[in-house]
Amino acid sequence: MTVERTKTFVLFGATGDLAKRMLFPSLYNLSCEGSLPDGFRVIGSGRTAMETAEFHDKVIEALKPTDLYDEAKARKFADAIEYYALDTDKPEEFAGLKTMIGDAEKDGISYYLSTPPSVFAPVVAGLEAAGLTGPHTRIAMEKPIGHDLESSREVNAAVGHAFPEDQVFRVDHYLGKETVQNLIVMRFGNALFEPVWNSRHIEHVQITVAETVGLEGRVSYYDGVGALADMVQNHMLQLLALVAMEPPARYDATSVRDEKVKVLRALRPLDSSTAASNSVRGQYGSGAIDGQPVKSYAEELGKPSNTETFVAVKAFVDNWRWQGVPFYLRTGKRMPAKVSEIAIQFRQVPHSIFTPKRGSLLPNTMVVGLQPDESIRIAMMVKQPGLDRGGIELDEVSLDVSLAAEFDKSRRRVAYERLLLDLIEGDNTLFVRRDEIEAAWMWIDSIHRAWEASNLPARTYTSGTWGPGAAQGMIERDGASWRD
Ligand SMILES: NC(=O)C1=CN([C@@H]2O[C@H](COP(=O)(O)OP(=O)(O)OC[C@H]3O[C@@H](n4cnc5c(N)ncnc54)[C@H](OP(=O)(O)O)[C@@H]3O)[C@@H](O)[C@H]2O)C=CC1
Ligand SMILES: O=C1O[C@H](COP(=O)(O)O)[C@@H](O)[C@H](O)[C@H]1O
Repeated sequence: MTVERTKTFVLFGATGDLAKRMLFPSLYNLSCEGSLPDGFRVIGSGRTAMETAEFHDKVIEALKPTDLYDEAKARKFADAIEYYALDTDKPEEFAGLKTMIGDAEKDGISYYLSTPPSVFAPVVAGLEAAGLTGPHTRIAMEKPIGHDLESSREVNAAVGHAFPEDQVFRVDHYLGKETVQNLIVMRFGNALFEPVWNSRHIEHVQITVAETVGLEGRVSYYDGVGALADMVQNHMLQLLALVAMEPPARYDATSVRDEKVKVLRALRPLDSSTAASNSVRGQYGSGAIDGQPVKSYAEELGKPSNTETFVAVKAFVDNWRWQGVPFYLRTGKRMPAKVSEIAIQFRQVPHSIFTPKRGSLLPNTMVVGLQPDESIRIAMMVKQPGLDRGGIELDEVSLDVSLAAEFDKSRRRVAYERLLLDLIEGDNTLFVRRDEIEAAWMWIDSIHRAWEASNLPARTYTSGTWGPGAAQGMIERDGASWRD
């Protein structure tokens, strides 16, 4: 029988950016709340050789911005972390890691790969060769898993050689966000929405993930990858799958992921005849964000590039429920605001009985805000108060659920806290299964191929705007518009 809660946590990539910004702060928050198992042990591993004390100081620095920061608690947490320098180019170094780990496997080990993806397979091979894999171990991996279907299969096969699928936890941090989980509860915890959740009542769906940041020192990773692979392949397709999936029979890893993968497999591929009408690529030029001038992507990169920092795609899910309903996906860097939301645009009522004196009858919209506000808002029609002589006065008002206001939480939880705890506790419902990743890549590959075949350019957009004009054109041709 496998252990329920793993007591040892080994973080590869412990000297990296993600560990500093997200993983150590999240582990610290969990430890402050008493959520970690008794005797929980953290081993950090990076390639750089350094004294353990120096590593502890780095961890303390990483914890300072957290809401729960307390000098004594942070010191205690950091000082308990062991550090082991290991370079996967020197597989013999896994022997030292094994010595450090000792017989901890019997109480369960979670490995977390927060390294460049090229290091995933060598780490897994090193762990396997050192006898550090087994039924009480789990492995979590950051994105991206490969850069196309073929390479993702290679990574999955290498990992699968040492870890059966139920011990593999592919991270998509959007699934750790509160409102993303709330989407499941909203859809399947209320009787209200299911009857209208289909092409008969929904005209289109918009999913926007807009960022104000630019390259942020991730030049070597981002250039050549672009927004489609960086954001759509994972986060945005996971959101789409949650919106579009059929009701799972249970809230468990198999049922939920079985339904999501059906949606991903039903995505209609793009080809060279639809690439230009159903997708737009963009790259930010110079401009201003929050009143501050910012450089263009090419200036930040130091050379011209055809990589897209913005993408808009009109997607279709070819099944009975969603036939003919466009899912407009849009993501970009250097946009006017950091905002992620899903908007469900309902159809107009079949027949209007009103001849309004003022205002017009607008179709309902439901907006699920993921960030910065965690909210659910439904725009609906009401009558304006008054005697309404000469015709009724219509107005649109909003039914608002602000999760922050509703649940007076003293702090906003980092998405990684939830995911790390689920990994430690062995619940992979909020992690991505191998077939999901591969189905997503299959669709993304069709777009990359279509772009290549049709030579689709990355159109320049001014930083601080909502992307190239062509993205407006794409949706406006269908009689809709983006919610800016
Ligand atoms: N940073 C972010 O915001 C996000 C990152 N990710 C993903 O998370 C992962 C980590 O990203 P990030 O922290 O930014 O990357 P960094 O480049 O900042 O860190 C990489 C880490 O991997 C270690 N490493 C690199 N090569 C080797 C090797 N051959 N053997 C052993 N260790 C090695 C580095 O050690 P050392 O520094 O000591 O050389 C470092 O600890 C990537 O897969 C990335 O795509 C996903 C979403 C967001
Ligand atoms: O995975 C990634 O996500 C971030 C955006 O995450 P968010 O939680 O801040 O919305 C993005 O900046 C990065 O390019 C991408 O790799």
